[in-house]
Formats: sequence, structure tokens, C-alpha cells
Amino acid sequence: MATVQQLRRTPMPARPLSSTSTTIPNIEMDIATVANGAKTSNRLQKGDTRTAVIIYGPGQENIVSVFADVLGKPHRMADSFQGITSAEQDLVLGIPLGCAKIDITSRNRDAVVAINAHCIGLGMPPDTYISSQCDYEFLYPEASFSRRDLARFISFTLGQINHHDSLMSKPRTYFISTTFPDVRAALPNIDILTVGADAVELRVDLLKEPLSDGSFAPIPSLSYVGEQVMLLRQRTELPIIFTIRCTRENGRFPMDNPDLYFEYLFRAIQWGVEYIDVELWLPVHIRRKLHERRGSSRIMSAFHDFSGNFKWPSAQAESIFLESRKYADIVKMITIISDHNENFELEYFRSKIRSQFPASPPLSAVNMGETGQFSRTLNKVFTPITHPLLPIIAAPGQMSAAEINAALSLLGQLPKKSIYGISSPSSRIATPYAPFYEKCFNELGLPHQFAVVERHPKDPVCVEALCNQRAFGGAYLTPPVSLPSLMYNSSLFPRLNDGSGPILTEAARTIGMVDTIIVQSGPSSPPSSAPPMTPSGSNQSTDKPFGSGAIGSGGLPPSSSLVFDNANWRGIVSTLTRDLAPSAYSGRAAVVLATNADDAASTMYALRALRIGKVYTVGFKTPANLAHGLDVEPFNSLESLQRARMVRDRASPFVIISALGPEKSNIVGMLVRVFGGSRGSSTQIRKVFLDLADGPRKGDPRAVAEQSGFAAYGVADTTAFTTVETLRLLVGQNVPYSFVRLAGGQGMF
Ligand SMILES: O=C1C[C@@](O)(C(=O)O)C[C@@H](O)[C@@H]1O
Repeated sequence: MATVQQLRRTPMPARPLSSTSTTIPNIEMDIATVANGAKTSNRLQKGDTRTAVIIYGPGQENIVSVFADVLGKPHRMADSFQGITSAEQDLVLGIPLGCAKIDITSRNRDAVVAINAHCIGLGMPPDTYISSQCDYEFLYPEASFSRRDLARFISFTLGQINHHDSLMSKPRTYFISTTFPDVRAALPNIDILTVGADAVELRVDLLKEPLSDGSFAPIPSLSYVGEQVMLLRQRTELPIIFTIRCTRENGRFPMDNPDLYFEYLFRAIQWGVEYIDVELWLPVHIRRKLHERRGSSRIMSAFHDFSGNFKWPSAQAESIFLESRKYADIVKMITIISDHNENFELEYFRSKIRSQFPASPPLSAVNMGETGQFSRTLNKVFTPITHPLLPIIAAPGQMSAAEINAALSLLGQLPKKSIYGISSPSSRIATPYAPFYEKCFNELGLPHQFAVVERHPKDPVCVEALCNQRAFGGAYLTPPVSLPSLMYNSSLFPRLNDGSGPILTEAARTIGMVDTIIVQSGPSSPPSSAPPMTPSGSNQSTDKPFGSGAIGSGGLPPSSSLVFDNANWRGIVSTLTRDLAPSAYSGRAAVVLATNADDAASTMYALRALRIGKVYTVGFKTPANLAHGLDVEPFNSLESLQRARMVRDRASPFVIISALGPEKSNIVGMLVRVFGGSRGSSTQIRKVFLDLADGPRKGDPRAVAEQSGFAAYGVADTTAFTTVETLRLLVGQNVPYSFVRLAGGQGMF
């Protein structure tokens, strides 16, 4: 069991930090903008503003209102595509299948996006004519409908969220190649299978569709594949890579009909699959067409060579890269080798490509076979990984995330670091985090040590004492600490970066509360796309958890800097957009309750990212930096509350977030009741309530919210999403939300 340590001026752990077996390191700051102006991507975009027209099957008209709800728009039924103009973009329209068939082809494509919503209970495949004519197709089951799946589908296809940019700004990305004949076999273990993976590959060619005579279809039908995609997407939040591997490239799909590849791959785009693997041998017109029509999906060009004759230092290798990049967002080149030196040749090729063609799509290249495993540890873009629970490996020499991290550790690429959870005596939820982090490190084969340390709020130097160690690998702070109190009396932080202080992400600077401290090695100013975020050099590793204090004398290495960040606001955004598209919040009004501005800060920042228009505040005064971009009105009298209550439709408060403590549950419940009940006059949109209070309470505002017609979320949701972000920031690895919930168990939240 991990301990909670009392931390004073000279921190002494009550027991050695726990040690796990292997390592890793890199950190992601995908939505951050750092203080010096370096920008990274923001995943929330306005996206496609055309009118969404939902084509529904017999008896399925309800699905139209669910789409509307998720998008945050009212809906109306129509019987034709004729006359739909961009003036109707604030509506979601529903058209019955029979009517849609009449004039779908003559729709105004600049004004309309046509989505075929098909309940698989009505039979598969969906109407083939409509499937081929619509822009997107959403397949859903009769029972156990997943709003979360729909929110993800629609946010992605309409371009409101974008995984690719943030993934590409990560120093390392991995995808797990599933090899199941039927994804159902993977689903019970999907959380554990995908720990460490940034995406999950569906090997369509390996799927085996059972036929009624007991045999299997020679190739899985589109109906079977569609259902498999649907099942997988309902169980994982990870982007999916849709791969059809041909027989010549270690797959099972025949090569005699390239048009079949187009048919399957294009359908995957229509299903909103995030990545489409397109083999390079396919005729150029097919590759071009897929690239042109890829919508929000991204194309991963794939080339495999099993001949044993391929050479990285050759004109052929370069021309393959140049041909691949024409119609690709990622270029994948994979080859079998027989000599270890070919791994070095690949590394030379990789760096040559990077320097000669810097504007090209990222290259993902590995060598196959045992000899090639070294290259799997060095590749940084979408390295394919396997897992011991998979029935077979997808290619010779594949390694698991834990094996790759172990290898990196042995090679000195993943120095052992000390990572901390810094809590305070009042933090109820800190202790159970330690076993969870240890479990994650174990599962990922990371060599890091983890300890929970208790901070004394009156002792300003305790955090800096932890940071000022040679082996310091980062920390999360729970509860978050305000920037001024971290800097107050600190002898370390102001001296960092030649006296300019720690690097602040835009979130940390605006919110003013720090919950994550990241170590960044190398120069203090991150490049404009993404901070390097590699761990300190291998020779800086030490087993001694605590250094002596001064920069460069056993303390934080002089080449390292610290990044102060806030992960909590991202956890709030992820919670609020779990079952709703970001557009559902755009221009709407919110109510925020807190006892002080510090407690409300992450929430206010999250609401701004979601483009909320108006915020009514209760219990705190909003400082100018937090109010920026929002129309803030405090509820300071009963009259002001009454006024807000009287507004109708889109102006009426749509989301209520409470950061008040559990002892104030009754007030929260009362306010929720005030704004609940009525659903506005012209929409059926369900309002949202998020209770950030933690611990035992008298009344349960969530129950009140649900009774009053809200979708209600609690601190456990936000904490789990925040933990996902924290792990990405601290160790550069992706751990699925559901794994966090599962592994955290009851004790965690
Ligand atoms: O392209 C690749 C890479 C791979 O072939 C490998 O070598 O790990 C495994 C395939 O499943 C995947 O599509």
C-alpha cells in the first residue's frame, strides 16, 4: 500500500517510493498554449455548420430528436430535401427513408449534410441506395443505445472534435492491432487491452463472419463489418483505425478487385471511423478519391514489404515515401529485415526524410521480425503494439507497450523518475490514487516511482523541494494550488529558465490554479507546434528520490524546466461532452456555484472553451481574466435569479455546475430545482448538471437534478477524465477513461 507522507521543508518519504519494472516519458500538451506564445491545437472546433438531415427508418423517428439533443438544436420533420437551405442550419431535420430515396441526390450539398441513421434491429444491410448516397451513416443497436457513441460520431463527422492534431503533437503514439475474428471476444477486456494505446486498429481482413451452414464467409460482408465497428465504438473512446490488409501484405483480403477496397474503405469514412488504412498498391485513382472524400477521417497510407530485398538506403525507399505522401495524412512503411544494421539504416532514412521533406505527413516506419524489434522501440508515430491477451500477433516481431517501455528503459531512453501526488490534509481523495498510479505504471512497464506526499498549506517551499530533485519526473496537485502561493517565497521557481520562471500553459495562466507540474528537458522555449517534452537525459537518472536543493547541484538539472499546467478544465470539458457534442453548449447560458473564484476557475475556463455565452455566478466574484470572452452576471439578489428564471429557450440556463462543498448540497439542490422542470418552450433538450462536490452529504443534488430533467454527472466522472489527462501529461501515455474508473474501483473516488 502506498503511504501518505507529511511533507515539511526537507521531505522524507515514510517508505521508499514504489518501484515498478520499466519506463517511459514523454508528455503531451495537446490543448495548451504556453506562456511564450507557443501554440498547440485546440480540439474543440465549430466544425461543419450545414443543416444536419437525419434519414430514419420505419418507426425510428425518435432518433431525430436524439440527434438534435446531442447537437443542442431543435428539430423538425420534413418530407423532402427540396428547399432545405442554409437558413435552417439551427435546426436538425428528420426525413423518413422512403422520402429521402426520392430526392437525396438533388440535395444542396452546400447547405445540407445527409446522415443515414440505421437501427440494425431493422435488418442489415441498411438501404443500399441510401448508404451509397448519404454523407454519413450512423448504425445503432435496438437495445442499449449509446448516447456517448452518437456524441462521438456526430462531433467527429461534423468536425467539432479533432483527434489527429493532438495525437500528432504527442511525442509518441501507439495503436493496438486487434486480431480477433469477432470483436465481441475483445470487448470484455478492451479497457485493459488498450492501456497505453492512442488508437485501436480493427483488422477487417481478420474478421470471420459465421454463415448459417457453419462455415465462414470468404470475406466479411459490409453488414458484418458495420456491426463490428459499431460494437467496438460503443466500448472504446479511442479513435479506430480501419485496416483491410491484402494477402500480399500479411493479410487475408484478396487482391483481385481493388474496387472492393474502395467500397469498404469509403463506407468506413461514412461510418465516421477516425483513421483509414489505404494500401499503397491500390490504383492511384482509388487512393486519390479516398483522400479527396475523407471528410474528417485521416488516411494512413500503408506499405509492407515481405520480400526481404527492400533496402532503406535506396531510391526505391524514397520514391515509395514520396508516392505514399501524395494521398496520406500519415505514411506507414513496414518491411522485413534480416540484419540488425538495417535498423540503423531505417533511422537514417527517418531522419533524412524529416530533414528533406519537413512539410510531409509524419512517417511511421518499423522493421518486422525479431531483428526489427529495435526499430519498434525507436519509431514515434503510431507504433503498432500487441497485448498478451490478444489471440495472435498481427505481424512478426510485434511488441506490447510494456515490452517497448522496458526496452526503452534498458536503452537509457526512459530514465527512472520520481512522480508525486501532492495532496493536502483536507484532500479526501488523494490516498487511493497511489495504488492506481502504481498499477498503471506496472501495466505499462514504466520504471517510475510514485508516492503521495502531503503538503502543508502554510509551508510554501514543500512543493519546490520535491521539484528540485535530479530524478523529479512531475507531480499532480490535489487540490490544485494557486500560482501566487506556489511562487511565494520560492527560491527555485523564479530562477528557472534564466530567471523567467516556470513555463505556464495558457490554461494555468488564465485559471491561476496549478494541478500538474511537468518536467521538460532541453531548451526552455518549446517549439511552436508542440513542446519537446522528453524526459531528462538518461544519464540524469538516479535512484535517490530526493536531491539536495540547488539547481544543478543534485537538484533539478539546469537544462530542465518545469511546466505548470491545469488538467482539471479538460476533465470538465470531457465530462460535459461525454454525451453531447460541443455545439450543444455554444451560445448557451450556464450557472456556476462556488465559494470562491479559485474553486470556480477551471469550470469558467472549460465553459469558455465550449463557447458558452452567458454565465450566472453564485457565491464568488469573477476576476477579469476568467470573465474574458464570457458574459458574466452574478446572482446577487432574488430578483436577478427570478429574471434568469424567466428567460426562455436558448437563453435559459442550460448547464449548472456546482463547486460548492457537500455541506452546501441543499442550496445546490434548490437551485437545480429552480432551473429544472421546464424544458423551455420549443426544444426537448435535456439540461446538464455537474456536481463537483466530493464526500458525504445530506441531500443529493444529482438525484434532484435527474428528477428535474437534467442529465447529471458527478466528481467521479470529472476526476477520472482529469486523471486521463494527468497521465498523458506526466508520462505521455494514454489510459482509457473506463480503465481509470475500473482500476480506481470504489476506493478511488
Ligand atoms: O500496418 C500495420 C503494422 C503491422 O504490420 C506491424 O508490423 O505491426 C501490423 C498491422 O496490423 C498493421 O496494420
